[in-house]
Amino acid sequence: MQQPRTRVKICGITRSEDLEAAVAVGADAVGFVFYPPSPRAVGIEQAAALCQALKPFVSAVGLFVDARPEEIEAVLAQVPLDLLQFHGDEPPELCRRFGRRWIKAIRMRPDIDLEAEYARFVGTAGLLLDAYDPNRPGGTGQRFDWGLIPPRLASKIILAGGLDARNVAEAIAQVRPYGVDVSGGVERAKGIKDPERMASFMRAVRDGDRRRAGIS
Ligand SMILES: O=C(O)c1ccccc1NCC(=O)[C@H](O)[C@H](O)COP(=O)(O)O
Repeated sequence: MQQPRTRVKICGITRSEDLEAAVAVGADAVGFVFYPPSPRAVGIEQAAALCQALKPFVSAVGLFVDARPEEIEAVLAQVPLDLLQFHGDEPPELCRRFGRRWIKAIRMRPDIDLEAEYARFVGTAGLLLDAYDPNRPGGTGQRFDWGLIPPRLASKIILAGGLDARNVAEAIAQVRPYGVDVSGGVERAKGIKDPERMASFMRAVRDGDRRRAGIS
C-alpha cells in the first residue's frame, strides 16, 4: 500500500488571516488554545468566529490544559470543534466524557513508557508527543529525543515540539508519524503566524513524505 501523506496541524491560531493562510497552504487541521495563560489563547467567541471561516474537510482542534469539565462544555456549546486535545495531566476518564474524538498530549521525558501510555488512554485517536518543560505545559519550541518513540506506535503518533521547515522532513523520514503539529516554527511572533513560514513548512513536509517513501 502506498504510504499516505503526513497530516499537518497548525496550532495556536488566533487570527482569521492566519487561519485562511493555514488552509491555503494545505493544513489538515488548525488548533485553538483554550488555556488562558498562553500567549496564543483564544476566547470562546473569538474561536467560534474563526471556525465559521473554516473550509470543509479541515478539522478544528480545541486544546485544553487541565480545564474543568464545565469549562470544556462551555466551549463545546459554542465552538464546533472536531477534536479535543488534552495537553495537561488529564486522566483517561476525563478525556472520554465529552463524546468527541480526542487526542492526548504526552510530554516526553526519558522515563516515559509510551506503550503503557497508549494502553492507558483507551479511546484516544492518537498520541501527540511534545517536549517536556517543567515550567510550561506546551508550545515551548523545544524538541525532544525522537529515538524515544517505539516504531510500532508510529502510525498513532502526532509529532510536535520545536518543528520547523528545517527539521520536519528529517523528523518525518526518521519517525514516520501519522501527523505533525507546529506552532512556534511558523510564527513571526507568539500567536501571529507567518504565511511564508507556513508555506515553507508544508513544502518541507512533502519533502519528508518523499524521503519516507524512498523517492528523492
Ligand atoms: O501554544 C501554547 O502556548 C501552548 C500552551 C499550553 C499547552 C500547549 C500549547 N501548545 C501546544 C502546541 O501548540 C503544539 O503541541 C505545538 O506543536 C508544539 O509547539 P511548538 O514547539 O511551538 O511547535
